[in-house]
Amino acid sequence: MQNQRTTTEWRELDAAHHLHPFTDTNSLNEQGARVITKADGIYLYDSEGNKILDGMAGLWCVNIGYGRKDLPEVAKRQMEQLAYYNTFFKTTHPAVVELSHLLAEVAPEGFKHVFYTNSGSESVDTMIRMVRRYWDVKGKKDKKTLIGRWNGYHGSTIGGASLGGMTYMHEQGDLPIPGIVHVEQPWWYKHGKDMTPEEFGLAAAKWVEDKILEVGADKVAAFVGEPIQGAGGVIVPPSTYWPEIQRICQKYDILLVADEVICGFGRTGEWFGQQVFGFKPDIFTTAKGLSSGYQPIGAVFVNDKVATTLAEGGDFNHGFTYSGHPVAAAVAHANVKALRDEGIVDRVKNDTGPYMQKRWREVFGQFEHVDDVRGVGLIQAFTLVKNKATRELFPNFGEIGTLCRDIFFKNNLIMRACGDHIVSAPPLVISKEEIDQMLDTAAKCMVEFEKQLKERGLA
Ligand SMILES: Cc1ncc(COP(=O)(O)O)c(CNc2cccc(C(=O)O)c2)c1O
Repeated sequence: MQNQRTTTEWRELDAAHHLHPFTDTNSLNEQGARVITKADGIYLYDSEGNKILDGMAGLWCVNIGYGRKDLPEVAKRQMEQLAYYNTFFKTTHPAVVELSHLLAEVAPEGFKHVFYTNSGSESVDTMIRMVRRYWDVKGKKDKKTLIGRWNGYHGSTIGGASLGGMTYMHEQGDLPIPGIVHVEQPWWYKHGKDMTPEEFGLAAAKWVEDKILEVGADKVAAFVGEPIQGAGGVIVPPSTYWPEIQRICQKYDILLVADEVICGFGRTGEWFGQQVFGFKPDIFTTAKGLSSGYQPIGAVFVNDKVATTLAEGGDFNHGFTYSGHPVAAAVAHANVKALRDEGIVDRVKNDTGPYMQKRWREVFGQFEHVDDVRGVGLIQAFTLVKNKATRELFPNFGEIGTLCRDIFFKNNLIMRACGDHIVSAPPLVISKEEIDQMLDTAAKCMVEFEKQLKERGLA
């Protein structure tokens, strides 16, 4: 059991010993970390007894909701039975076999093989190595360049951070690594000018074709994208974008990779985001909803073409100590089985997802400085704008977003500011009544936000 300490004691020990991810340590330690002590359903509880509605499912990952009683039981039994063994040296174990079998059942048609990792970043780095190995085995050793998108997010390892298009990450670590290039993101609101979204989707896809021709198709290995860019601000591409990307990749014999770390396992109402947008990648990366965050685990799904080619190449010299970890695999199996057998994914598609999308547009569409209200399933966003009529954004993109997010936090509602995009991705078990509660609180926060904008002379 956790030691019982006061919030002050937790904070002091945390400040003395714990380096947080993506954090300005000195700034954090001036104010002290928020100490989350327990969680249930869609709610978090902190050490001060506050009840907080988690509109972000942790970090887009707690699809099944907090406080499940079955998953800890599964972990306990597995830990007692076989806490760990590796899957190197021609060994396997029942937990990873059962998970692999289940994943082949829920995956889109043509995906029967998975490779296991411990995170989304490791899934992305695994994919990079698979893609380059694929073309080596094919005898096309110059096809090594991967194309990503600016403001895309693919993790924080050297490969993932390079493939991602977050320039503030590239500056730390001299990234990107060689052989990774980027094209602009399919953000119609900013880049669409006078085009309709459908026209813009084709234009944005053409940026990929232009990049392929610039690099040389004989040197391009793959195009990689999130079906919906998550940490980049829930950029939902026009319907024409992904089918056109698929056509271009086929035309130039380039592998198509979907990064489904956020969009996977029911987030969009489909099992995977690729199914919303009607494209079939060759490889897709997952993590987050695979275990709903109850255990660290990721998985890379490869289609039959890629699986066969990798196998033809003999030893694939890549993997991790914990690839297919028994406890993580057992918990992921129970999680995915529950998402399917309890009808949670189906409910997102047919009930709570459409309800959220309707209410989200009703609530936020009414505010003067909110535009591009968007989303699908249970991933949604809007953009804070200076002038709707001209689609003018605020200067210093991100400052206004932080102001807005902090008002939500003060009201015990977690939403995420990605620049001046406000985004939300609650646990998939959120009920319609809880959606109403969440949006009622959010609406009050937005009234306060617009009041503060005026008081500060920002609008
Ligand atoms: C699409 C995508 N791909 C890869 C990763 C990396 O996963 P790991 O973190 O498990 O290595 C992600 C992760 N996405 C992520 C992770 C942490 C914070 C935030 C945020 O929005 O603030 C988003 C992601 O969203």
